Amino acid sequence: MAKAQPKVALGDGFLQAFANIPRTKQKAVMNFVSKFRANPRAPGINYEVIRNARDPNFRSVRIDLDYRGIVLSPDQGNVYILLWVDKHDDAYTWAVRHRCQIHPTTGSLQLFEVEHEIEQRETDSSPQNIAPTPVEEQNQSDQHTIPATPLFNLEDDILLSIGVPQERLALVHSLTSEVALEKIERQLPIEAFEALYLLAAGTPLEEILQEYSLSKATEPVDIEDFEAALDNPVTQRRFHVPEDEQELGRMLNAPLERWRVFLHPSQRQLVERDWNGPVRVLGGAGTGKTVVAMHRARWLVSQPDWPKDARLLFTTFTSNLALDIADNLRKICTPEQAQRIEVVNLDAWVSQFVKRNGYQSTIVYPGGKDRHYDNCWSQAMALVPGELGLPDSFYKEEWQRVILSQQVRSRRDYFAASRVGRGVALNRRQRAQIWPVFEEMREQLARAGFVTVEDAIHHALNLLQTGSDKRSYHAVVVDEGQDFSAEALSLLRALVSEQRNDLFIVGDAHQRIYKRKTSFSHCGINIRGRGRKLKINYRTTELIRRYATALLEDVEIDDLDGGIDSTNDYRSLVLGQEPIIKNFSDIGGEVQWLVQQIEQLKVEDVSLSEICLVARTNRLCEDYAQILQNNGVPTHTLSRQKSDDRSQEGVRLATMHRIKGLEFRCVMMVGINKGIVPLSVAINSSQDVVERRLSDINERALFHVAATRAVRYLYISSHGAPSEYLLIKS
Ligand SMILES: Nc1ncnc2c1ncn2[C@@H]1O[C@H](COP(=O)(O)OP(=O)(O)OP(=O)(O)O)[C@@H](O)[C@H]1O
Repeated sequence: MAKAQPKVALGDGFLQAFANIPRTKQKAVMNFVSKFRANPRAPGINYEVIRNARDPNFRSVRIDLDYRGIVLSPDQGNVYILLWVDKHDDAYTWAVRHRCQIHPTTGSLQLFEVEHEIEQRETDSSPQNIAPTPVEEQNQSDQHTIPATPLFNLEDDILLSIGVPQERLALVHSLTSEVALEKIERQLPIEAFEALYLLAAGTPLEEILQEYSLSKATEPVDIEDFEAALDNPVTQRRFHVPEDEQELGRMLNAPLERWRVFLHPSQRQLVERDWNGPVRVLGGAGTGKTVVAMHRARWLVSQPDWPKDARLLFTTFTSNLALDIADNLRKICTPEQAQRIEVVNLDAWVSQFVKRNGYQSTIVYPGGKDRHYDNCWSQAMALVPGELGLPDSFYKEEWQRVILSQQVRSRRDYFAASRVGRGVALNRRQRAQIWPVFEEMREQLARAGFVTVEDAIHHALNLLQTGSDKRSYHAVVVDEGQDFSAEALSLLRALVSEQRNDLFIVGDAHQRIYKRKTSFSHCGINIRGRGRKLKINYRTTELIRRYATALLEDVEIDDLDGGIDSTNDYRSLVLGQEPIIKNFSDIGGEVQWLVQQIEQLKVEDVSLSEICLVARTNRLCEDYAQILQNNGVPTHTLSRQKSDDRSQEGVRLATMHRIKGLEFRCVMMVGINKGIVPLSVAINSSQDVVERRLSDINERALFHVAATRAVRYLYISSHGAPSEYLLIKS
């Protein structure tokens, strides 16, 4: 009988090791891996048994004169897993220190260090040399302090259910602190370490089992069945079977971009399944919402029943994020899959759509560089009825919150419009007096050939609803769902028929910096039973996350569908260091300190392009750029239209709005002064208490967004009086 096709997988560690070898050697490894994937039993591939290896299934394979690969090659089945690559001796040392086996309870394939077992074995065999094992070491150090209480008071079967290997039970029972847990991280399989970390932080066991797809196996696990283990979602967190040569090429070309292949089980659960209608995925900053949305799009268009010629719309609020997503989708999709996905920010989509349908007007924005919108507004404001004594800010807010958002188009409409949530009450007569201002604004815009984005969206919606343009998509995936207006959400609803897998929306209202709260259900998007949340932060450290969320803790933040969302149910898995917060008497002192920090970071191997200085306004960005340059620090200001090209040298400069969606190893929030953050003109331009409160929430969200872009280091500095936000304790 013909032997089944061999299954070749790559571990995340292999890719990491591959990334670390010199470029000149990578070519040989690539050629080897390609040959190996095609036929791991090819005559030219010699499997050497590794003496001293704790894992009987480890073999070494020769790549060239110097380099060896470490492969898991079990006797049974037809599975080959590339685990590591390194120089001959280093590869062997790695192999001796690790073990890769199937967990008998969870059925996942686990990789972890066995160094401590080796030490133990050595001590066992030489009684005169009694070095303590890590467990003993910890117990010994604990003897000098208070009697140690175990960190986990859990039965063995519970520890086994979260993937702790049998041989690590004693070690886990002996732990008495989170610090001790962090120290043994590498001796545990990743999922067991994370589950213990989350348990220690107070996450309920049930939730962890659910997040990690660790529900009890219905059938007994066969610890020799490596093929079945590769299908386990927990295994897929670290091991991946490339579908074809192209996918293998994509993996090796970007070995450190783990998100491309290794989804966390909680992410995979959202991506690879049919949903019976619209899905809403919440998640704090850095929890992988964009990653999930991209994989969801790829998964949908790669299904065998995806109709020929059908299209998927992937949309976002900001244009830079749409650019990044289009780039990243190309990295995970085949050209055929990529062709089925249209990536465009919604405003641009609307503009193209209405133009194609004969609409001549150009969309203009308040505060736009061209000043078109603001000029029209000034003309309209000439009609303000002075006798009412309402401030100018009132009219702007009324225009945004009532006229545009409810598409009020006549005086009669205005009489009937809802003004719930507006601080100033108006009777019918007053509305009649005010109406001409808004009528004039539309007139001014129309005369100059302009339109607001709200009106253009409304027009697009009309075209679809009246059937004038039957454009539709087979599925719509949305990132930054929190920033879409009600009308925009209704438009998205109209773009795809109500059907299985129709809409997939990710978002986080803690990061809402443009619009006001909306509710999906009011826009015809019914997510009942299909609301989910991502809970692990991959980007920032825990201490940065805590600091960045503290500012929003007492603020009620919505869940995009009329409910409340919280910040205390997501975590980072690396503690990291506290953000550094400094105040200076003047900008000169501040910049001097920044320059010193930049120098220090360079010593720590952080390149200039991995540092981003963030300020509240464009003007401030320009000032800091100038002063840094005067101090000999090259800078590069991020533009609105282009994605950041990290090959360009220089410390990045960006406004808090521009940095949204990006991430940097080091973020320096600068000029966080009183009056600047929150921006006093943003808060005080309104005399309406409700508006002021909402503007303050937007400003807090902006601060939160900026702080959560930091991967490892967060510096916050001010000069003169510091912002009141800096006084809030994390
Ligand atoms: N499965 C994964 N494996 C490795 N890295 C991941 C994974 N998922 C996400 N990440 C990384 O975590 C970081 C945050 O991901 P992403 O931008 O998707 O989060 P987000 O929730 O959209 O963030 P935000 O809302 O703050 O913009 C990125 O660096 C991404 O590559």
